[in-house]
Amino acid sequence: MFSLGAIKIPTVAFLRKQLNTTALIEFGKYIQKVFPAVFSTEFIQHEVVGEYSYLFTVRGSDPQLMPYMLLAHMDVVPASEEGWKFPPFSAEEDEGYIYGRGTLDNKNSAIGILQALEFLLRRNYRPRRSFYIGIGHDEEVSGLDGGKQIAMLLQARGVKLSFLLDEGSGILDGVIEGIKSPVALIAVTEKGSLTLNLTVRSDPGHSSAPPKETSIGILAAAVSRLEKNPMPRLFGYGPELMMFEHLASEFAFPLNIVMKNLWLFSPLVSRIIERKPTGNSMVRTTTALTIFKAGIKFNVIPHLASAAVNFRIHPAQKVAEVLEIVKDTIDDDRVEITVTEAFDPLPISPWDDQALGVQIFRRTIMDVFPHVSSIAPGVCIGNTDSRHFTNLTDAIYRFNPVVLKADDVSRIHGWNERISVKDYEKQVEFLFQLIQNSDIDKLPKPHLSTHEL
Ligand SMILES: CCCCCCCC/C=C\CCCCCCCC(=O)N[C@@H](CC(C)C)C(=O)O
Ligand SMILES: [Zn+2]
Ligand SMILES: [Zn+2]
Repeated sequence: MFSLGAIKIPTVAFLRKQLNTTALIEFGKYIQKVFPAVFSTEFIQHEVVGEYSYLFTVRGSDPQLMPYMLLAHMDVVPASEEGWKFPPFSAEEDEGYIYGRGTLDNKNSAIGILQALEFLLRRNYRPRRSFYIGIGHDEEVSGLDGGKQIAMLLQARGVKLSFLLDEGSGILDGVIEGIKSPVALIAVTEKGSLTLNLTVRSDPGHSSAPPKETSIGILAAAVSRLEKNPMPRLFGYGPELMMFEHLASEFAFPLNIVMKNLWLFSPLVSRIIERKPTGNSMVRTTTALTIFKAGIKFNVIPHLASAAVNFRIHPAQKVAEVLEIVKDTIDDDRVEITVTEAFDPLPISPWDDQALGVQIFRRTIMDVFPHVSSIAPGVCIGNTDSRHFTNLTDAIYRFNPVVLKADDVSRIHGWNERISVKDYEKQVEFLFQLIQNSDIDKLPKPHLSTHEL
């Protein structure tokens, strides 16, 4: 059963230096109380990193086996009191669901991992393969003080990982149009990100005698041009090609033929997929206007107008290319463009018969979710703490073992975030199995089944 107390602790991250530190400390105390075996077992070391994050080192019995890592975070995005069926930190249960901020993102993983380990320890289990558990405290505001510090600590200790598993994708049931059965998407990369600040300055003055153009008008026109001119379609140039090829047999005729021949049909397919926001995020670098500020009084022409625009960069593009397109699209020297943050899409993790992590996930998914009809490589459309771990392994995977239905995706960071009791139990079962399945020292034989790889 989900430790409901974890959801009740409002570990909200507003900005990098604006965290609810009281709640973060309480969360640390809470996990010590509810997972006594994890905190007292002789072969498990726990450390607090960056003041609030946790790093667990679980020493396996066979030091020859290269360790792996499970990553999650305890912080959550803010939640308004309105719009929710139940208050976001009440952990209310209703018709088999637990409601609350963090139930999908990402206390389900943080608590789920520790719960699975606690169960194993109570059965006197000791793993053969060592592993690390990282529970970050600031993922929602960059991960620089939590996840990144854990990565740097491990790097300083010379640790190399055989694979790493974080949040960022899931088992999609009815999310991809045309696919009826649930499919597990394990993200092998995540999109890059670029945030720009746009500023326009013009002479202030009385609203009774306005100039032809004001800072607000100039800026509004610039951001509107960005919105009306989406970034180029790149569908088929990144790992989403692999994803749809793997999923081809899930589509009914004639779409299955279309998906098997994306070299020919990708222009057509991308025009269909891009109609929905999640589909559009697979097709191109997305453009999101997120902040717009100007003016202080109805009869004062403001001197300054500013806006923030956030781009999520398609795996086949780089920051520099996006920036060039933005400048060409705005095409107005009065708009000052400054980069607030930028990073390229993450490297693509291996997806082949030699990829230990993939084989272990595949086997565990088939054990725990037998109704899943395909397992395919995907792309994480947001960013995760795992991006700070690229110096420790090239095998980074993003997959939350939870079934997401069409309306669940918008609950993440939205209203009425919830997880069913059954789905949470499945998540713990997955992690319980995964830890044991990771003890193999060589790859399992290819499985004869209809599951895709
Ligand atoms: C053809 C359609 C495929 C659609 C796939 C959609 C799958 C959606 C499934 C899960 C959504 C996962 C959301 C990704 C996690 C993002 C976590 C997050 O919000 N991170 C922040 C980090 C930032 C550095 C503060 C972010 O803004 O990305
Ligand atoms: Zn998250
Ligand atoms: Zn999040």
